[in-house]
Amino acid sequence: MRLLKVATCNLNQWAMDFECNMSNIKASIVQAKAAGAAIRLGPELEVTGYGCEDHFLELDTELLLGDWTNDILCSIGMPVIKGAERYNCQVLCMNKRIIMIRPKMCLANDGNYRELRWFTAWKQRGELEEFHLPIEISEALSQESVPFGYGYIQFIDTAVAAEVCEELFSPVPPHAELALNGVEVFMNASGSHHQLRKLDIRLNAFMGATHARGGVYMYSNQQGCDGGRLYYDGCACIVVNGDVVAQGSQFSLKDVEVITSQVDLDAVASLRGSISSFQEQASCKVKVSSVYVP
Ligand SMILES: NC(=O)CC[C@H](N)C(=O)O
Repeated sequence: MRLLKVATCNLNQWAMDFECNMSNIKASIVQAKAAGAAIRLGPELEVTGYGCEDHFLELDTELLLGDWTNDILCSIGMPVIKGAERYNCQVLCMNKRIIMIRPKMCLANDGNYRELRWFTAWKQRGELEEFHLPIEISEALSQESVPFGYGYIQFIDTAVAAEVCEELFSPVPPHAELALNGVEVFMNASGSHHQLRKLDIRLNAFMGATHARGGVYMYSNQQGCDGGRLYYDGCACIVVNGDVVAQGSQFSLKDVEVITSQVDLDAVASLRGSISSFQEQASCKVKVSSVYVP
């Protein structure tokens, strides 16, 4: 058995309230570690809050130093400027290092969403690029650069990838080809507002993503209002091979709610091994880049 404990959360982040957001992020990491989790996933743009609107055009941020990421992979949502473009990213950190930065590839830009006003979508699907960290970060971490782009993290015993909110709902979601590349754990960071019946759509998407191809699907969402006109309804969730194994609350008043689950990755391998069409497509997959973490 390959047992893995994973943690995801609902966080009540506020646009521009860096202090409060940082304290919620820290509290969720502490709770995830206390539960013995090896992965902690937070919501989309959790450092700034999702609904910053034109404040995304400003350049403030926070630096999280210390042993927060010791022995735990943390997926942290924040904007990142690369060259001249601003991306909506998941920064994947572990043991005081940034392992990779995964920019969102399919922005939410319909209904209430206007992400294209502040961000550009990452469209390169080839090799990961080298991103030189800003000087204050590279000095603090003693790390000069980090792989940036579409890819996954290959550990000795499993592979893990980010899929950012809207990407799951897009016509060709990344998890399909990532699964064929051997990714077993998907981390979906979201900033998804409440709409009647939307939870049903979300759950069906998580279950559908992992029912026919196996996998552990982690979902994290913002919770509450963040200063704009939208209400985000949490509902962090963990799904394994099409079954919901843990679910957070929907209309909670808590600032931080962490849910965890111990999952058996062999159940994912076993399901994949039993689906002939999965095996056939995996044998001629389009290769996705990865970062190896021993
Ligand atoms: N932030 C997003 O990408 C939102 C996407 C999606 N339409 C949702 O509401 O969940």
